[in-house]
Amino acid sequence: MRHSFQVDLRGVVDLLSAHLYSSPDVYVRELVQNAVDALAARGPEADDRPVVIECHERPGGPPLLSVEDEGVGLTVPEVHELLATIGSSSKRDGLLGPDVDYLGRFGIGLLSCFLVSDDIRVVSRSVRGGPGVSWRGHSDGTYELRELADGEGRATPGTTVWVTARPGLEDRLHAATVRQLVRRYAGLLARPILLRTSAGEERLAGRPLPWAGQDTERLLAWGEAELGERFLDAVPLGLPAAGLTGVAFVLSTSPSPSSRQRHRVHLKRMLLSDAVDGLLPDWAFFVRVVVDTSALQPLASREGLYEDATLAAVREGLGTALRSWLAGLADRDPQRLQRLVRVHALALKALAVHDDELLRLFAPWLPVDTSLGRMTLTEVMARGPVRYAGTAEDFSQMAQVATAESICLVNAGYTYDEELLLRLPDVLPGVDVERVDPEDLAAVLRPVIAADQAGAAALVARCRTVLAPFSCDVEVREFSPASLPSLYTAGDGARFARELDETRQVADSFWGPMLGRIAAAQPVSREATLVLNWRHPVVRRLAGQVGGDALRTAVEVLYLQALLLGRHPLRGRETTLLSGALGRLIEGSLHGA
Ligand SMILES: Nc1ncnc2c1ncn2[C@@H]1O[C@H](COP(=O)(O)OP(=O)(O)OP(=O)(O)O)[C@@H](O)[C@H]1O
Repeated sequence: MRHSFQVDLRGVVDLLSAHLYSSPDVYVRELVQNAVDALAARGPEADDRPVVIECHERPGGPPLLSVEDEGVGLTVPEVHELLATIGSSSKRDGLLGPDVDYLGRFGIGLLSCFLVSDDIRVVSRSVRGGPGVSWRGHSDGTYELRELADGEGRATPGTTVWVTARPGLEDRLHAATVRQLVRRYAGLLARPILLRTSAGEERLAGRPLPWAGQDTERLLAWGEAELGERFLDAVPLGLPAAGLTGVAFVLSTSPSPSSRQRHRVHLKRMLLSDAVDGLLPDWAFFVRVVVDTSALQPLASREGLYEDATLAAVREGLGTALRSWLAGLADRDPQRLQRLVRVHALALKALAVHDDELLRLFAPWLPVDTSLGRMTLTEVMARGPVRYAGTAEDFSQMAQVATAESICLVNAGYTYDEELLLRLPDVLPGVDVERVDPEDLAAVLRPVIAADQAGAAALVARCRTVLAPFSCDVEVREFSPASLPSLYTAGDGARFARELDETRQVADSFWGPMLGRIAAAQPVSREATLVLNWRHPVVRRLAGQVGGDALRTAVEVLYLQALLLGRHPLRGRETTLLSGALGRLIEGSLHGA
């Protein structure tokens, strides 16, 4: 024998209230939705009929709310089948009227009334004839159904739903709350809603979409009033294939790229949620949208969107729309674009990395850090080839000299900067981009003049002996500032060797031997160089008649000073060197005193 599942209504209501809906307030949405669907099913004759909501505040009794429509209504068998069966919906099966675009489909919406009430009454008369019907459902899972006698209940087709507030939740049914909830959930509906309270009758909804045909300033004012935030720009959106219209607001402050914007989505003009995630591509984290669409499917909770191919297509369509708006802005309103680039540089860089067209458009405005201060790429390109340091450490090593030499060096140590710079020649023909490493910097420093070369070469030879134990080469060049006597440059290999050395000195017995083996496997690196500045008087003096001990002390101090200026931590051997050299310096000065 076959049996049917039995459903414990109390359990279902608990499930809805605890897990499906985030708030009991959704009952207003579900009731309005059912009324609108019933009116839609009735066809053109009901086009101008409103939904009527009435708040009945009864002294001494719990507040009562009624929602009334002149829609298709229900017959007695339909009430048995639809109202008394959880999950049964006339809209999904086309029973209520085929070819109508309904808001509901799951057959559970009415149950949400049990979130605020223990007692729901539905009085209906079907447009298809037959007697009127009264159905009374209780939150314990029981219901009563009664055929109405002639003259009882509604005289004309339609439905009225009565909801009595549950003790403790009276405020959810008070006029002020109901007004606010109707505005929130159903404020954009094309069909008017009449709200009757003890204060009188008020017409809500029934207007064109607030963003239709508005200029930017009005959209911005509306966005500020609705979302409580002043935006940088407002972009009208339209995807006819998805029945989507709306507006994208550009945030006036930069959000974290990992943060997700929460979008306000209306489905067929009824609010789905104002915290919908995943409607835009990830890169569009700098906009917040308000849209209305007819093509997307809600989750059963109606608080999120069902992830399907349509949603993926909408996401892509909105991404394309935003991109082409950005592209158009460059021509239309460069000043606005500049403001936008300033606030959202990181997002735009993330975009431009994968998009040649955007890179071509934005490159001129993209801001970068350089040795001469913050500049746009246009300013950098105007100075000749674009030279950049690939890491923040390289930049900090070279910035001092680059600044003094008026070399514009870009710090590409930030996310996306190097990738963008390397792609510049692809989109802007004629632009040269070159990475500069600290060791290359030595090459762009000027060689000493011919007359001084012999003296400089002799000094180099003597200094190399002093610094040989530190795997550091020596060169003599001329560079600015003249007050900087020496410069330590090191490529990646030399830097790695330094770090390894340093770690070995602090590593315990477990790691020590392993680090030793790694060090042994590294070829001896000569990438590190101490560049002495021929313009500095001390360096010149060292090239003269200087005794071996004095020269050693001076070169050691110059080496240590260059390391510290380049922010390289001193290794164990260098710390010993520091105390030794300082000690000798002090002794020497006391001796002379
Ligand atoms: N005001 C109304 N007039 C006519 N029929 C109604 C009305 N309210 C509810 N019904 C009928 O009761 C059924 C169940 O309603 P319910 O709100 O539970 O689900 P639904 O609207 O079909 O789907 P959803 O769960 O997505 O809202 C509806 O499909 C509809 O046939």
